Amino acid sequence: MSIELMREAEEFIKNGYSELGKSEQETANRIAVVLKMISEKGYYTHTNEEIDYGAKVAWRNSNRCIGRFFWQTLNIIDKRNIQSVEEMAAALFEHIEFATNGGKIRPTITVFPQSRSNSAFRIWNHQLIRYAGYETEEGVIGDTSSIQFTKECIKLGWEPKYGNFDILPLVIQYNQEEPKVFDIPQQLIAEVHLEHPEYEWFKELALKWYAVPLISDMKMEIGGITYPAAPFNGWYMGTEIGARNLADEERYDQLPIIAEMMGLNVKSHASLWKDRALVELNTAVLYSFKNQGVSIVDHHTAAQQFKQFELKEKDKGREVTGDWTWLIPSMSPAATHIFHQPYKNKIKKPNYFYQKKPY
Ligand code: HEM
Ligand SMILES: N/C(=N/c1cccc(CO[C@@H]2CCNC2)c1)c1cccs1
Repeated sequence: MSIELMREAEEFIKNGYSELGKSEQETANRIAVVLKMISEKGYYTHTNEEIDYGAKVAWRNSNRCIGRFFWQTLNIIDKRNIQSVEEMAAALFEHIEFATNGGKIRPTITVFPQSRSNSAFRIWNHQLIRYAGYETEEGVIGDTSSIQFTKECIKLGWEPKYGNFDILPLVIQYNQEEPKVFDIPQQLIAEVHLEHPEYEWFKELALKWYAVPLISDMKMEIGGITYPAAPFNGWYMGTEIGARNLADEERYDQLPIIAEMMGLNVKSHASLWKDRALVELNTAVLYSFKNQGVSIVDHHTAAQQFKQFELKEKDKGREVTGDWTWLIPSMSPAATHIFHQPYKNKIKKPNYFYQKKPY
């Protein structure tokens, strides 16, 4: 309903132009142009500056993100002019290469065309780079989180390899057309092989993880306009890989084997064998990423950076909102300040949101 769009647009321009230090006159002029366009066409187009500011503030408003200290350093790649899924695939390869940057990861977002009443581009992947998951009679292979999407890829003609670390293809759809499948050139994929600073046997586990976490299934909302394809990346916090992806029983379930190799008493919970195995797996993750020159942050440093973010926001007169249940790290949460203070989970816009799955 364009009344709602007009309200959101006016609020975004007012807040944004004032934060950007623009004059009342320039703000009023822009609002008039935007409202006129909405009344004539039912939508409006953001300027480059509005997109840049909107994407950064959407990150600043992401209540579940512990990494928000760096919100102003977001790199924006404007691909609102692409016209085919093939162009989109090429742009996604560019994003992966630019963001990876030889390991010195650059937080980046690529903005694809805004949704219109009759058209939208969608990326089916949850993350651009992710491992396949397979359910077989003998049990699960690979990343169980990917089982459903892997099935879709196979339905669309992708050749399964039934390995534990098979990189999935890109699946891109225009409107209701048949989605297209694109293999990512393997030279674009940076991965870190896991080793431990003391345990020589750790590398025998043949564990690895991809370098760049690149969320591609959320929509970005700015001033009432929706961008259904706006993939963004940061760098990993070590616990995401070491305390969840490789540790969860229903994911790669590595704690029992690590504890066995460490000679721990896995028969008694009270030996805290799971906790000891967790510490060493997370030590290996942080050590390997650093050793192989790939950006990563430990959860203590990340919490400290988040504290700086809180102080800076207060200094700017903005209240910091957050989702405590996600902000606390999945390992030693009470060893960070976050655990010991409350956060209001008030939803501010611009922001990133979940959207209906396209499959
Ligand atoms: C620069 C390094 C960054 C780090 C270390 C970081 C860290 C994290 C972590 C650990 C989570 C929780 C993920 C989970 O528990 O599964 C998270 C959530 C989130 N982050 Fe960040 N982040 C970073 C950059 C970014 C960027 C660049 C954006 C967007 C422009 C962003 C937007 C979000 C959003 C929207 C969520 C919530 C996702 C959901 O609700 O599923 N983050 N972040
Ligand atoms: N380090 C990161 N971690 C995540 C950030 C957002 C989402 C996720 C994955 O969320 C999944 C859905 C719920 N937990 C896993 C991971 C980043 C990804 C993109 C920019 S930073």
